[in-house]
Amino acid sequence: MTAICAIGLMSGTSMDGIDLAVVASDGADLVERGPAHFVPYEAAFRRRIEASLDDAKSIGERTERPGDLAALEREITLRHAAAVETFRSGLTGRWADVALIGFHGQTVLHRPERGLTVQLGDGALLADRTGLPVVHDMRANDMLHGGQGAPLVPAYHAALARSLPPDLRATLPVAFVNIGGISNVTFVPGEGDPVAFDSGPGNALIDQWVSREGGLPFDENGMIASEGGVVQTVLDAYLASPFFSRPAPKSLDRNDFTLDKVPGLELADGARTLAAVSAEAILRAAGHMPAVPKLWIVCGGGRKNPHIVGDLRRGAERQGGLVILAEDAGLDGDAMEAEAWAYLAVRARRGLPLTFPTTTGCRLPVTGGALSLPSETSGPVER
Ligand SMILES: Nc1ncnc2c1ncn2[C@@H]1O[C@H](COP(=O)(O)OP(=O)(O)OP(=O)(O)O)[C@@H](O)[C@H]1O
Ligand SMILES: CC(=O)N[C@H]1[C@@H]2OC[C@@H](O2)[C@@H](O)[C@@H]1O[C@H](C)C(=O)O
Repeated sequence: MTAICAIGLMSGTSMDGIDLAVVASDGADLVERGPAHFVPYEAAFRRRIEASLDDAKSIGERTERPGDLAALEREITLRHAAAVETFRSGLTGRWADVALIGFHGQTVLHRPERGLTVQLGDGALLADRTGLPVVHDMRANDMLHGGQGAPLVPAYHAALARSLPPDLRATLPVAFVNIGGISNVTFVPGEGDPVAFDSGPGNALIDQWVSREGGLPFDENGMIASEGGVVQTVLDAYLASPFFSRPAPKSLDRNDFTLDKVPGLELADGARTLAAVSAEAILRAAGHMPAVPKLWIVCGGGRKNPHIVGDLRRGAERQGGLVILAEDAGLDGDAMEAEAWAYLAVRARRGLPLTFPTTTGCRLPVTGGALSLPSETSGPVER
């Protein structure tokens, strides 16, 4: 099979902006990673998305768009189209030969127990604006087949693991951990399908805490937490959630964990304690894997918080594991999810499975995604 050059687009649960990356892949083991780019959302737009989560709570059918959601979906899509145009204009050589887009959209509701997951993103509009075929809505078919609809990145983690440098490949099984708004883990065994699930809150609670108490978007490099200490009773209260003892498959909505357990803490103690919650949640995940991982590869924005990574490192060492950052494995910890959506789009076009019983609980390995082609009269259009 020949490689297809695809752009992946991710606007994650942190709601901090749009990650873009270009990947050339055959949808199987061939993965060549190209340039990446990030377009941040300004604070007011992030607040608008956050507010829309309340509108989304009343959704019964996944096509409903109450309140601000219809207007927001169009705006998010147009921002993605503009981001693609900017990104493409800087691509050269083989990377300029983009033939496909993988579009995640913005999750505003995720209720796997009701078979409901909603990502704002108009694939047809994006195809028209960019002039490229767009694969979108990649979670729905998994749910139709009994899956959680998340996480979807494990197929890509497995492909990356197969192409790790020989010294790291020798340490299989490895675990990838993505510390985004929510954290998810993928256990890649030497043989067979990956095992994956959401592991708990990542940065979302920290972001909400420092925003509410300190007016800041996030705890940059853990500087606020550096002034504080872990409040054990609060850490224990979070870890008492039945979510952590529940076996996989499992996935989370951004609002499943809230700030309800940190009342009255100092700003710094709250930030430090929530970093510990994030790390401990990941360590608890090891108990639901087929074996304790020898190597953890950390990606996502949370790897820039030294308290999360430090706690994780110390805990993993106690379990006999080693923690490295994606960059230590020659990977890009910021672009990985966007790369994954490019890879998954190629897999979808090839009819290959996006998810497996061991990653989402679907009844059988299933492909997914809807394909939108640009209409004949359209092409790249100015905003
Ligand atoms: N320098 C930094 N120091 C500390 N935290 C950071 C830093 N940079 C980013 N972050 C955190 O990472 C978050 C963004 O992470 P990321 O882009 O991986 O999340 P996401 O893709 O939106 O989420 P998800 O994976 O849940 O969909 C920010 O909201 C912030 O909390
Ligand atoms: C429903 C949804 O958007 N879930 C996200 C979220 O953010 C992290 C975690 O929860 C993961 O399950 C998923 O994203 C990643 C990229 C995934 O599907 O693999």
